[in-house]
Amino acid sequence: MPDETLNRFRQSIDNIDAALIHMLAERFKVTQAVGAYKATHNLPPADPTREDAQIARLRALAKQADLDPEFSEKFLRFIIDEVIRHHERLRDAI
Ligand SMILES: O=C(O)C(=O)C[C@]1(C(=O)O)C=C[C@@H](O)C=C1
Repeated sequence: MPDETLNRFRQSIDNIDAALIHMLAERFKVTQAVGAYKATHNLPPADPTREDAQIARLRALAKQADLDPEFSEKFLRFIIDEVIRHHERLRDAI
């Protein structure tokens, strides 16, 4: 038997998941350009000072939005670690 309420929730979840994928795709497009820039200008793949600032900012935003700051930090850490791997690959390809 179709559950209309559950279906409506799930449609909304599907829209949000699609938005997340599109936002991540845009973010990785920009970070690929950053990685190419860093590789050609001899800049290190990782910038821990910048990361600390990003994490502090995101934790504050998460608190305001009633989202778990620990989860937010882990999520950003996961993305940044992948970006750094991409940067290293670009650097090593030169
Ligand atoms: O801002 C940079 O320098 C980047 O390379 C981007 C980025 C990020 O994904 O936000 C990734 C690696 C750095 O350690 C810091 C930030």
